[in-house]
Amino acid sequence: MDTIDTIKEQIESNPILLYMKGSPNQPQCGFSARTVQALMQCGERFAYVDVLSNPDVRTDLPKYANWPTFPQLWVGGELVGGCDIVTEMFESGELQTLVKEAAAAQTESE
Ligand SMILES: N[C@@H](CCC(=O)N[C@@H](CS)C(=O)NCC(=O)O)C(=O)O
Ligand code: FES
Repeated sequence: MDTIDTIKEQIESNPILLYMKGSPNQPQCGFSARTVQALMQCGERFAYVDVLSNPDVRTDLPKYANWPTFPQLWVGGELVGGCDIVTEMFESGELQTLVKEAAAAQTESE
């Protein structure tokens, strides 16, 4: 499977998905750390891909997403944004709503 197919599958099969540097417990960059903090505070399960251990994804996702940097939060198959956007949405309360709706939609479809 080529990398773009892998990326598509990851995005389609995980309603809340964070592409980040490092892991939620050991982020390897401040931008990823801040983003994962906000996401964890929403209290829902989420998937993640460490782009440092997946260099092909690190190379190809920015082209596919038309978004140059990491982290990238994807919810419901759509790119939400990076650290700045996620932080703003967390502070306004929008992130919690978005993430909870995505998690609820997932539970219904199971
Ligand atoms: N303003 C960005 C900051 C993220 C950023 O600048 N990421 C850089 C450094 S970690 C990046 O991903 N560069 C491309 C790369 O490392 O592959 C955001 O809101 O997410
Ligand atoms: S790894 Fe250097 S700024 Fe993210």
